[in-house]
Amino acid sequence: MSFRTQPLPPARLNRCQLFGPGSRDGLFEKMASSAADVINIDLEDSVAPDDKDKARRNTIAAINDVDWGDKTLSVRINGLDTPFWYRDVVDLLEQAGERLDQIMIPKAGNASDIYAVDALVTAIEAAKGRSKRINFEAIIETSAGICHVEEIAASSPRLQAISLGAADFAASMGMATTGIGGTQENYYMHHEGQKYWSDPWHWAQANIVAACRTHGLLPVDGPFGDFKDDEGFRAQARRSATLGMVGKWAIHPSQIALANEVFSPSEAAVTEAREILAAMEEAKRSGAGATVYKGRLVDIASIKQAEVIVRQAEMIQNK
Ligand SMILES: CC(=O)SCCNC(=O)CCNC(=O)[C@H](O)C(C)(C)COP(=O)(O)OP(=O)(O)OC[C@H]1O[C@@H](n2cnc3c(N)ncnc32)[C@H](O)[C@@H]1OP(=O)(O)O
Ligand SMILES: O=CC(=O)O
Ligand SMILES: [Mg+2]
Repeated sequence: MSFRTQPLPPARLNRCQLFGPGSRDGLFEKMASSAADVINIDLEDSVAPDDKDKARRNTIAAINDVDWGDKTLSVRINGLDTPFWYRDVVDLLEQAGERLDQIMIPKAGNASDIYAVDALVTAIEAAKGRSKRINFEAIIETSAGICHVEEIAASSPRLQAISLGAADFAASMGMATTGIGGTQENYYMHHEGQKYWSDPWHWAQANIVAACRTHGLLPVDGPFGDFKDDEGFRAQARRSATLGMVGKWAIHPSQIALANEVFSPSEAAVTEAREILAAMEEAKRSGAGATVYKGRLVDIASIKQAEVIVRQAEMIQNK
């Protein structure tokens, strides 16, 4: 065990991140009045190249004019491999007001990508006298990104969250699919005439969770493309939550309630977590480090597990 204690991630809800293209200004009020914890206005892949300038203008106007309530407000800029990203950063930082919370950096390939955006943002913040520091979130969605996920997670004090971008990730890895997240028909084991589907996103997710937890960031599951498939979304989200992710993107309003449901601990889970904490208090009073709760072992590690659930429940209660 390292002598360094594991840092806690930012204490804010991130159960659902709702995306909408910056070119569709008709969606902004609907996004603002949704039940998503985080709003991501997109300047990147949902915006056609000819619409980039318009999307940027719409986005700046929306940041300044729309009432975003208590949501975390984030804008996804274009990738560092495009001619658009620097203008996104300059215009956002020079023209958008203090309501902007976060910039999302797509296709992060290494720590230098984050450093480059950090340098530009830092210079503009100082030049313009912006009083609120802009935070970052990054997307791991390339082979380089997953190879360097730990250095990316450690790259900047601005960084708060990392998402897995299943669509670009699949493309970059050369995966034989056009699906965005979820079960992949051909990713199965075969035993005695039966197919057993496996999860091709699991290892990338687990790497992201480990890097995020090491550096005190929020690990988030990205898009699930088939927005008519509620059960598919639920299954993907439940696997992500079980692995340690705190939330998931919604690319359609129909996915918001599903994400909120999966990433909010149930009443039964919260009750059980509180009972485990009480059982461990009792054990400590009698000098024991372990005890039995409902027929199973609980010990000092169980306190930390239960605290994860109680902390999430308290954030939801205090929202
Ligand atoms: C791989 C990636 O990078 S994913 C991230 C980038 N992608 C995105 O941002 C895409 C976000 N989603 C969208 O653009 C749209 O939801 C689409 C294109 C998928 C579907 O759009 P539509 O055909 O308009 O959807 P649909 O007709 O089902 O919409 C139903 C209602 O929800 C609204 N709506 C649709 N998308 C959104 C959204 N993202 N946020 C808020 N409201 C929305 C529609 O305006 C419509 O409202 P109404 O009932 O008042 O008329
Ligand atoms: O940006 C998201 C993705 O899945 O690609
Ligand atoms: Mg992408």
